[in-house]
Amino acid sequence: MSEFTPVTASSYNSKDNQAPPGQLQKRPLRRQLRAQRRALSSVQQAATAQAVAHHLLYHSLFRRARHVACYLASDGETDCTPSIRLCWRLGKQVYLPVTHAGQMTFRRYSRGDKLRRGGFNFLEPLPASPSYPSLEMDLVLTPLVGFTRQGERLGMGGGFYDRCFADDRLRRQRPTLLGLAHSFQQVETLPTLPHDRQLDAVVTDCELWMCGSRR
Ligand SMILES: Nc1nc2c(c(=O)[nH]1)N(C=O)[C@@H](CNc1ccc(C(=O)N[C@@H](CCC(=O)O)C(=O)O)cc1)CN2
Ligand SMILES: Nc1ncnc2c1ncn2[C@@H]1O[C@H](COP(=O)(O)OP(=O)(O)OP(=O)(O)O)[C@@H](O)[C@H]1O
Repeated sequence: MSEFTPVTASSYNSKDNQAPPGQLQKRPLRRQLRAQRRALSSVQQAATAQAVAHHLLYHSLFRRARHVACYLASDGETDCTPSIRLCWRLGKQVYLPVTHAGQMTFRRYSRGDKLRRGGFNFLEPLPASPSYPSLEMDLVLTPLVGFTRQGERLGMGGGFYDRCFADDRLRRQRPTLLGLAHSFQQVETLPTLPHDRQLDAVVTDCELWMCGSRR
C-alpha cells in the first residue's frame, strides 16, 4: 500500500481488542492524514494560515466573539498564529489549551507572554496565567486531523475536545467549535462514536461554512 492510498473504515488492526471497533477504525486514517499534513511545504502552510485568518476576519462568528480559544500548531496542523494576532489586534482575549491528567483547560495567552512545554510537549501558558471556563468561550478554534462536510471531526486520539465540550448541549449559549483545516483533510465519512463532539463550523484555505444544527 502506498503511503497515501485511501484507507477504508474496515482496514483496522483487528488484533487490538482493547478499544471499541469505531476507535480502532480511526487509527489508519489518522496516521495517513497526519503524514499528509506533515508533508505540506512551509509556503502551503503559510497560505492556509493566512487564508483562514482572512475568512475569519469577514465572518460574524469571529467578529462578535470576545473570548477565543486557539492552539499552537504542531505536526502540520493549520497554523493559528495569524488568527491569534488578529484576535489581539481586535481586542479579543486569546486562550490556549493546557492538558493535565486527561483533562483540558484553557489559560489566557497575551501578546509577549512566555510559554512552557506541557503535556504531549505542546507549548502552553505558564500556571500564573488566568484560566477561563471552557464552556464560556465564544469561539473555539479547534485543531483536527480529518473532518467531514457535515462537521464530524477526527482528532489526535486523546478525546480532549470531546470530553471538554461534551456537556455544552444543555446550555442556552454554548461555545462555537470551529475546525481549522487544510481542505485535503476533508473526507467523505468518518467512523464516529457517540462521544464524538461535532464541529459547528469549519474553515479551510478555501471557505468557512456552518455545519450541523448551526447551519
Ligand atoms: N496543537 C494542538 N494542541 C493540542 C491538541 C491538538 O490536537 N493540537 N489537543 C487535542 O486534543 C490536545 C492534546 N491532545 C493529544 C491527543 C493525543 C495525542 C497522542 O499522543 N496521540 C497518539 C495517537 C493515538 C491514536 O492514533 O489512537 C499519537 O500521536 O501517538 C497527543 C495529543 C491539547 N493541545
Ligand atoms: N465524553 C466522553 N466521555 C468519556 N470518554 C470520552 C469522551 N469523549 C471521548 N472519550 C474517550 O477518549 C478517547 C479518544 O477519543 P477520540 O478518538 O474520539 O479522540 P479525538 O477526538 O480524536 O481526540 P482529541 O479531541 O484529543 O483531538 C476514546 O477512548 C473515548 O472513549
